[in-house]
Amino acid sequence: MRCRVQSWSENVITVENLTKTFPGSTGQVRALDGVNLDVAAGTVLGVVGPSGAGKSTLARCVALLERPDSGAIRVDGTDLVSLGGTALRNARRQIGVVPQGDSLLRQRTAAGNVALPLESAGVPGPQRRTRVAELLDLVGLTDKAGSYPDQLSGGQRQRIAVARALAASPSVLLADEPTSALDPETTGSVLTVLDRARAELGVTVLVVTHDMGVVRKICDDVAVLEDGRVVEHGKVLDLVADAGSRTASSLLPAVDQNPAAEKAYDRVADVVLVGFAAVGALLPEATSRFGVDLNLLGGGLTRLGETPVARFRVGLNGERADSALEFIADAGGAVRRTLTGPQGVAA
Ligand SMILES: Nc1ncnc2c1ncn2[C@@H]1O[C@H](COP(=O)(O)OP(=O)(O)OP(=O)(O)O)[C@@H](O)[C@H]1O
Repeated sequence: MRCRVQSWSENVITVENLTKTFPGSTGQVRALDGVNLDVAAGTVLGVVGPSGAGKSTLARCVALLERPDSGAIRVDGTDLVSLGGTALRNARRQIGVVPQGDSLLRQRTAAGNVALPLESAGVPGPQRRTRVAELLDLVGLTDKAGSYPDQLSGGQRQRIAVARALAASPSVLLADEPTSALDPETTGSVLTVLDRARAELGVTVLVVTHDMGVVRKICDDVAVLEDGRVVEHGKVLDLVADAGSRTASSLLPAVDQNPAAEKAYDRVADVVLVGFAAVGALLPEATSRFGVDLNLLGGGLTRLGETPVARFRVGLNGERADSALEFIADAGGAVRRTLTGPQGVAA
């Protein structure tokens, strides 16, 4: 399991009924349309959805870089929308932002970029240097302190942008498409840094992405936006157990249809198993306990973060096939029958 630094129940970010419209060429564009969202302390939330769904607008509203038309955005319990002046500036320090695209100052070194928010906050030189060194260590770029952005790779620049966003010790980190335009290996190094920020600093992370691979690797929770609305929101490991969810269809191994093979079985079901114990032991145990013949007809194994997850299409023969499926469901597997066979097993 991933390290949770703070309590699960405490929500660091609460978004209530958020709406935001922009003037468009053919009328008002409703970028956010009654968005509600909770982000628990010390977790990583992935905000996903098609282009134009409102992901960046949501992130920008949470950082109050954009003012919503209505609704509340509570960060650590304070409604940012109601604040102004000094109170808003102070509240904003709780939110570190990794903007979309290349955001480093070209004329400053990596260390100089990381130091910027500390200079703005008036942190004295010696403390600033200590903090910058800590952050460069966190993102694995101590040896690049004196390099200029043009001397760094795209992934290294993004890691410096993350270090800069963390400089003022925020409780929330917002990252807008931090891995777009990066190759898979470089993407991995940026995601590792976001994961370390959560695990080692206890920061709550909201990451906007079009890449479900980001959700697969580091997100505890996911919110799917479409046309400015949240159409799916929850823990990734809960949503994958729901066969009808978008998250399951994006993250689980596909199951090929093979009606000819399935005809040979009394029962056919799709089974989702989450965690080492379930993936390793549940199907063999069901087989031996109920004396059924159980075969894997499709699907496969994957990993979500550190957790192994399987989706298999299984075929069962035997008098107690239904009991075996019930046993798997009772033990925590998500079971969805796809066919009731004609071979005389009671439904
Ligand atoms: N400053 C703006 N002025 C006018 N319209 C805007 C502005 N910002 C966003 N929009 C519109 O609001 C809608 C949501 O945009 P947003 O950038 O939040 O979506 P997104 O999901 O982040 O898309 P992408 O994945 O392409 O970045 C889109 O129709 C967009 O054109």
